Amino acid sequence: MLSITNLTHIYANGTRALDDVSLEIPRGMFGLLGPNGAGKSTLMRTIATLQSPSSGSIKFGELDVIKEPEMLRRTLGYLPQDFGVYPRVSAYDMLDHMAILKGISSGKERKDTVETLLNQVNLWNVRKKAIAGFSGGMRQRFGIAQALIGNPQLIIVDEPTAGLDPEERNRFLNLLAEIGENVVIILSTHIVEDVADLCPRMAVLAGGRIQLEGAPQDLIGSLKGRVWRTAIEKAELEDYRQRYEVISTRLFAGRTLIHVLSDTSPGAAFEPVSGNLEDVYFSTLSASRRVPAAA
Ligand SMILES: Nc1ncnc2c1ncn2[C@@H]1O[C@H](COP(=O)(O)OP(=O)(O)OP(=O)(O)O)[C@@H](O)[C@H]1O
Repeated sequence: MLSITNLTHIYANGTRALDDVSLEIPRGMFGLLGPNGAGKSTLMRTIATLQSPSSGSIKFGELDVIKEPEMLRRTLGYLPQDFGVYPRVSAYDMLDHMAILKGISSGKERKDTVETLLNQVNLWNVRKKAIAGFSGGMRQRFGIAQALIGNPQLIIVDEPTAGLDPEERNRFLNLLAEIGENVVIILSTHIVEDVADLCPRMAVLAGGRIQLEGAPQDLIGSLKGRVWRTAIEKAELEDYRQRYEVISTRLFAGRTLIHVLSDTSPGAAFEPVSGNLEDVYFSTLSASRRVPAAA
């Protein structure tokens, strides 16, 4: 179990990227959803001990993560948003090198580890090719392989499916789901379906604060009977926004489909729809925008 308590991070320029964040994250996949600038990467980097928070605490089991970062790193797998550079080294050699850095000094053990991981992420056939020439999906699978070196108990993946085609995305998410049963995996993303498909628990972060937390099914259940749909002209949208709590809009066959949150029917033109996680997410974001951020 990962326990985050009253975590705040203020950057040198005064940006309050995390504002009193508290979360209990159990074993399994945990989805952290939030829009751009919500503070997700700041939270992920802080848990991964790449930066220290301004205040607050993080515990992984009994381990005090902020006081003993090296201890956490031994049991951490981290897939950052972007590695930045992709070396012209083969996947095999790069993993072998990273395994040395992770402290696997025995050649035999390293060979076993690297071979098992390359098979697990389905890169065995291209193990001798340079990572620089890999597609986005292959790079992400390589990223997972390196994150899994040394059987980590805590795995952090930061926006892993952005830019993947649907097939690669599925393959990647299935891989995560397989490893996710016995360890803590935090999946940070702005893609709602990634969380809906995979995560038994989730939270929404916006403006540096946790806006909502729970099991996706329960959160969807809480919207029952409160989501309404109608089709309007694009030009009418502003007017509808003024009059109703519009939680999402989508173009459909030249019209604009809107979802509105309301305890009772907003009018004859509206039909009830069963809410989904996107409705949960967008209604949470629209509610968070109405609350002024802390100074
Ligand atoms: N090094 C930094 N110095 C100052 N401000 C920063 C720094 N890094 C991030 N921020 C700011 O902190 C806030 C949170 O950024 P963060 O990258 O954690 O969000 P995010 O949810 O990961 O967003 P994205 O999805 O765009 O990556 C933003 O307002 C961002 O501009």
